[in-house]
Amino acid sequence: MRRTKDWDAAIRVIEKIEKAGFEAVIVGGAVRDFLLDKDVNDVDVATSAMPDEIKKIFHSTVDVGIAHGTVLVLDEGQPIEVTTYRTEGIYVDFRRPEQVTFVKSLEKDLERRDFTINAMAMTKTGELIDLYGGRQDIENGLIRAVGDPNTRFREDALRMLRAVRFSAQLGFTIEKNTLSAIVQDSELIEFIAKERIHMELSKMWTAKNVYEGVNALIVSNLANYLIGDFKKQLEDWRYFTTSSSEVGWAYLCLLNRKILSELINFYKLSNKEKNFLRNVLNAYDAFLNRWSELHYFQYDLVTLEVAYDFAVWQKVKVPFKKEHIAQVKSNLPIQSTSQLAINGNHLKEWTTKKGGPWLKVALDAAILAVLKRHIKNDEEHLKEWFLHEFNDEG
Ligand SMILES: Nc1ccn([C@@H]2O[C@H](COP(=O)(O)OP(=O)(O)OP(=O)(O)O)[C@@H](O)[C@H]2O)c(=O)n1
Repeated sequence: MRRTKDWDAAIRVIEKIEKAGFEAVIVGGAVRDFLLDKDVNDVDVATSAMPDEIKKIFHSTVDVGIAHGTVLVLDEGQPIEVTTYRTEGIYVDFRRPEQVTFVKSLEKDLERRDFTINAMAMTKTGELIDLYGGRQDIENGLIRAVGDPNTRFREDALRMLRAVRFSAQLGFTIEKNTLSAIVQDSELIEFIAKERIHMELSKMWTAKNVYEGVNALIVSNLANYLIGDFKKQLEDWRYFTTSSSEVGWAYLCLLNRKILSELINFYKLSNKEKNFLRNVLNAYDAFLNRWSELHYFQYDLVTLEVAYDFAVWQKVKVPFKKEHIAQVKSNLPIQSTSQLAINGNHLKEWTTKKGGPWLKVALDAAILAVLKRHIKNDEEHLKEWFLHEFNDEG
């Protein structure tokens, strides 16, 4: 691992806490990612100090989750979350528990964590504290619950989906007993807030092995309590990779078009995700009838490429290679409305007509004429064209 700014800031935070007479270590995902030789960006610190004590040690802190023992320390340049050793509060229903119990030892804190790979700690000198065989499980590519899996999932049922997500991100297998416990407890996922489910699946879409995740949803029985047919075109997910979770949501929706509004509501898709989805759907439908210059102009490259890729999934005969899309798009005479040599003010100057909806109609017509290379994109030619086409009309 290259030493990241976050890691260095966490070490400085630990030094200060230790100087004040308390214990502090790096915990959770940061240690896992360190052992996986990944860059670590979110470095969490666990400590024996109580939140009040942390606030005395550092000048600049934010109470981000004081009831859960978490204080955000800002002193060291990078914000670092510092959490007092604690046990897990139980997610009884959709809400996070209001209170958790603070404990004295790191051992107890690690014991309540979800998976062995996430239940390790590291001291500031790099000594690994690994009480549950996390390092071995990383070597063997296994996601294994700490202690009794059912207990872990009943503390927080989202962990079942986290297991699925980690299997997609890391390409790891969910260990046998852990998987059986998920199958047994799968229905508990219904008690989890949809926003949390949304976050996990969003992480799954951008994972390296999306297929592993989708398959794990099926074998773990979790898919039965979610919306969407995850078995549909299961094998095709093997070739799916994206750096944007919106693309994953768009695929799930495209595969389940008959229940589109149910999906959107269930997973609480954001406006941005919905817009992207709507564009992909329209671009895909348009693709089936051949894209015109206007489509290449109207949709951004990602939208067009996703629509194209999905057409390939649907075994639609594609008349050109994917690279062609970027070529056509970059060769368009204009890339955006702002590049048109004229705007509404020009049109108003050239006519005695008052402003109104006709302005947009005329500008759209001008864009189309320029895109189709019927007119040059300069003021003179556009004026001539406009006076000929529009000025006489009512
Ligand atoms: N439902 C959860 C969520 C988190 N954790 C513990 O809290 C740590 C930090 O959680 P979080 O930041 O949500 O996830 P990471 O494991 O760091 O992974 P990522 O950053 O990839 O989400 C985890 O490593 C794990 O030890 C847990 O036990 N149960």
